[in-house]
Amino acid sequence: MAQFEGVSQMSAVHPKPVGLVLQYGTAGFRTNSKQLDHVMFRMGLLATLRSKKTKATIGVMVTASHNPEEDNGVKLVDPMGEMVTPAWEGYATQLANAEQEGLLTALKDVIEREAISIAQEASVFVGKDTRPSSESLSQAVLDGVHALESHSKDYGLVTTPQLHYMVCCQNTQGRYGDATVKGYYQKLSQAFIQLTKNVPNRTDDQKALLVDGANGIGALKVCEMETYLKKELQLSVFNDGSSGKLNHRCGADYVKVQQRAPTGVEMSAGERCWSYDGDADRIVYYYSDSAGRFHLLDGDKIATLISTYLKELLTQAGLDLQIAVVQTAYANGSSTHYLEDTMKVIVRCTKTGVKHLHHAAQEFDIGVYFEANGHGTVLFSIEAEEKIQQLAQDSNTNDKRKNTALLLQNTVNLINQTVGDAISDMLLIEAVLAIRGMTVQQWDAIYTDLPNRQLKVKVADRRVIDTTDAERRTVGPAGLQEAIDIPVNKHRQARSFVRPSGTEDVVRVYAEADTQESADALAHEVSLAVYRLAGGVGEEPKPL
Ligand SMILES: CC(=O)N[C@H]1[C@@H](OP(=O)(O)O)O[C@H](CO)[C@@H](O)[C@@H]1O
Ligand SMILES: [Mg+2]
Repeated sequence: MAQFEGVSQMSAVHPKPVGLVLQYGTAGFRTNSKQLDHVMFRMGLLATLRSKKTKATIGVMVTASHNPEEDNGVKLVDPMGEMVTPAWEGYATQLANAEQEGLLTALKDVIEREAISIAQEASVFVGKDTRPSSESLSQAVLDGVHALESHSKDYGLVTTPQLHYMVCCQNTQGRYGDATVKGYYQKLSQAFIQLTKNVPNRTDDQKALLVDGANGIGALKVCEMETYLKKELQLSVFNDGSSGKLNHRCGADYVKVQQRAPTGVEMSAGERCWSYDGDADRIVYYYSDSAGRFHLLDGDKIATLISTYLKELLTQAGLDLQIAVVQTAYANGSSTHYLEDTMKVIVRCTKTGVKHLHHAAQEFDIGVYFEANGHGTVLFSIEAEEKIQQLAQDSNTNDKRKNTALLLQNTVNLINQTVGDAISDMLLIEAVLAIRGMTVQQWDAIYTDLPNRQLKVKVADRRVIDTTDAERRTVGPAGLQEAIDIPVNKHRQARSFVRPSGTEDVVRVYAEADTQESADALAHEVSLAVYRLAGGVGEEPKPL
């Protein structure tokens, strides 16, 4: 067929280095950008097949998020704006690893197994982050899309959640919003302005915020959005990419893991600051107190604030909707206790990776999901949205309930339900703080985090680590879980687990305990166990 000839010709322009093997990981393919040209081309092909299969628009985002600037990556977006379904992650891996001469066979295999009608029209949306390599890599994606004669729309520089949003808007024929960047700004800013307009006495101080853009796409986009916010928020954007390097000593991942403020931000005591990550799908919040102590409000604190707010609104509105919070093993133990024991909401724990949390959150009327690192959002079921809408329109409802329903409605509009979104999450938290008349200190004091530590251990092959129970325990290699249990039992309020990273070639170690010294010691002891029992390479882990 003519289309396959086109694929053959174009694939020769994007050849695969012989023997290179890559895997579709926690959030797509991710590695040094020099190794990715053929992967991008092939993901353009695969997205086209996925589009033919689903008869809907599919998204392809070129980014490596919080990874260093030299890296790049690609993730596929399914029709409702969610991460691509797991079976197709398998196809992605097969296609990426097929040697040059086997590509057509691999492609035809997917077509056959999924019974795809090749004559079906296709449409693919493409976006990219600000990495220097993203330009040519997104062109490689487009080459793949065009080789199979699919329609394409290149959104150019957008945040990951913006691309997810566009895909959802397109496939819901505009019901979710207008599939343009302007439409996105309008929908979110209107919702924010509606939510905050009746808040009494919001001072300029309460509207002022510092933003660390990680020298990435989030900085660009939040600046673009500012005019739509009509001074209801006043942002000072740092690390805007004009001089610094992407994610280098800044951004949400740096702040969360290092538990310190980023470089490049002029932050005085009490000033409130947000950090985005490299593709603006994660966010963390922080401030320094007058004694110079750094306070981090991570994804767990964000989930707690949002679920408290929503639960209160549901009670006020008299709406009987079930609300749950979905976390991963990295959630601070204090947050889980608070949510379960004090707030009495359902808490679920899933494996790391947004796709797992998203899936679990879909099982509830309202599912709030956040990874501790600040990646998350809120999902409302169709029934929940309908009930909220009915109440907002019901002429027999009293004013108070109706106003609450309107607040809920605008809250729904402010949230990007397709995926975690730094800009949307930032606006939501600022609105919630304003509506509840709460300072960041009061929010911070809801519960106290257990001191914790995250470390990385290099091993020869991280796949030897096998986990169970949402990654909270290991079942391989033999003896590792026992070697973790022994030091855990020596510390107070202690918990520790290890898992192979899905985005870096390392094993991650997490530990928490009643003091920072204990958490650090425990993390070190567990790192040593990993090093010794799971084939550590390089130098033995040293105490912190
Ligand atoms: C401990 C941690 O923060 N892990 C991150 C990181 O995954 P790893 O599989 O741990 O490398 O990147 C993922 C993609 O951004 C994110 O979903 C996840 O939470
Ligand atoms: Mg990211």
